[in-house]
Amino acid sequence: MELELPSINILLGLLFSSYCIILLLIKQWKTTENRGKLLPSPPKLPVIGHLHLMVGRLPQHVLTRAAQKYGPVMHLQLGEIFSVVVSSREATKQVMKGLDPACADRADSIGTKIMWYDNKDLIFSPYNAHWRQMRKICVSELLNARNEKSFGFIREDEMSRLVRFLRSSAGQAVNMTEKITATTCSIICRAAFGSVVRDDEVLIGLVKTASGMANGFELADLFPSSKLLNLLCLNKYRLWKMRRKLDAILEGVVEEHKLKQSGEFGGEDIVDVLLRMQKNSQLQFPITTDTIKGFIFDTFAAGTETSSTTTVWAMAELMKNPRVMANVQAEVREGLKGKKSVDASDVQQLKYLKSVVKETLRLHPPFPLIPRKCREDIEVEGYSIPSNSRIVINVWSLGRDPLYWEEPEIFWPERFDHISTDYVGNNFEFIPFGGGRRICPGLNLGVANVEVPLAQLLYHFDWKLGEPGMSPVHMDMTVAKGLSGPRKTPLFLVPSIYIPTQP
Ligand code: HEM
Repeated sequence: MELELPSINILLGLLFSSYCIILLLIKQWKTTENRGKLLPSPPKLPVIGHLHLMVGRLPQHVLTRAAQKYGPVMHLQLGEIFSVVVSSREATKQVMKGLDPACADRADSIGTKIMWYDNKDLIFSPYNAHWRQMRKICVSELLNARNEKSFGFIREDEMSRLVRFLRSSAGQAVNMTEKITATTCSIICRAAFGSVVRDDEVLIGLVKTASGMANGFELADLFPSSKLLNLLCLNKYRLWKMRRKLDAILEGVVEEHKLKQSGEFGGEDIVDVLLRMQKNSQLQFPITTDTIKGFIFDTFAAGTETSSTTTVWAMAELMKNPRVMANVQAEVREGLKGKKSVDASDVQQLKYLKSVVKETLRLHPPFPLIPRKCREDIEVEGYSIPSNSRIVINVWSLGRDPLYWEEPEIFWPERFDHISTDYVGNNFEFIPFGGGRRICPGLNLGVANVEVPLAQLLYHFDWKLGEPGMSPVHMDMTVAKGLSGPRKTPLFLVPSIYIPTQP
């Protein structure tokens, strides 16, 4: 019997498909053989994956609860994005130490690309030669010992302004969230721009909105292959509007600095340094004006919300825990007695105050989730993770895990008396400043901007809650949405002036 032409085509088609299927099966078999354990994961929905789990709740809470069920290395499919959430000390150590630099990339987003000048800044730069150059400039030229000293003078000046204001407001309820944020903002502005910028409130607003929109949860971020969603992403247009506003402010700052160096106390401010570096022809990558603007926005974004949120949380926890408040005030008042001014070196011997700040950062890390991306296939705790996966390190749950902390929900600074935990990223259950190559370069400045203002607030004033009749146990400690985990409600407190007893 002769086969007709269509039958031959069908037969050939069948043979070809079988060949392809066999090839695919062999490939899959080989990959599974080379792969480690399969990543655990909650049940997911078609197309959106696990996105529904994140709706309306704080991501750090959702991820902590899921990790309790599915383990400390867990896969989440966020739209098209393959993500892995890491929540144990051992897994974090692997990601930040053993697998550094494979995990030193940042996950970018439409928000970071627009607001941080195509990721030409430092925070969102991919891990590459440009990042290395920027990081070197940041550590050796911007946040060096000389500049930290001049930042100290600025801090002292701004704090005496705040203390004067609080003295004049004694007996009245003051919105401490607002006051502490404004003071930290002025310190950072003067350090970065040489003066308090006229538009600092606009800048604070832009940082808040931009960081909220830069978390990679825009539809265009979650479904990058969809041109339609990219086009329909209305927030993209909102972001561009914000970028134009930001650009106008930063352009003004850069132009002013081109005309006149404006660092205070004999130093250069951060813009002066970057403009000087721009003239350096030896650099591998010329510094463009966009790089300068991106870095200024980094400094403002990373330096203000983080320290002010921590100081506000510290004051709130102290109000809620009168025993700790009494202890820390006794130490501060003894240690700073007779001092005309207070700076970072003065608070070094205040061990209990330092533990109060650590305990605050354990419970309220300003970056509850650290976003990274792996640039190659990696294995964490025996699980295979494909390259380009988004890695989310859950700092919040590490700080509250009963495996590492006794009574983790209790604000108990004494826990740091007997353990040598510090900030430099070697204790992977406590990483408020991150770890590995991308650890926060502003660590010293950030800690000083919390410890010194806190010491002064505790030295000069006694404090009562702003709402008459409210008891500390009933204080609202709810966390608001936002990158730095701020308090949901502003902290209103009533200062009364402390007059030191004469020796
Ligand atoms: C309480 C204060 C602060 C906290 C808790 C904090 C925390 C962090 C964290 C968790 C990271 C990510 C680290 C990682 O990926 O492992 C980071 C990065 C960064 N921080 Fe901070 N920070 C603070 C203050 C500051 C200050 C004052 C500055 C500078 C003025 C600063 C500048 C930066 C920069 C530029 C990066 C990006 C570094 C890179 O990707 O290479 N931070 N910070």
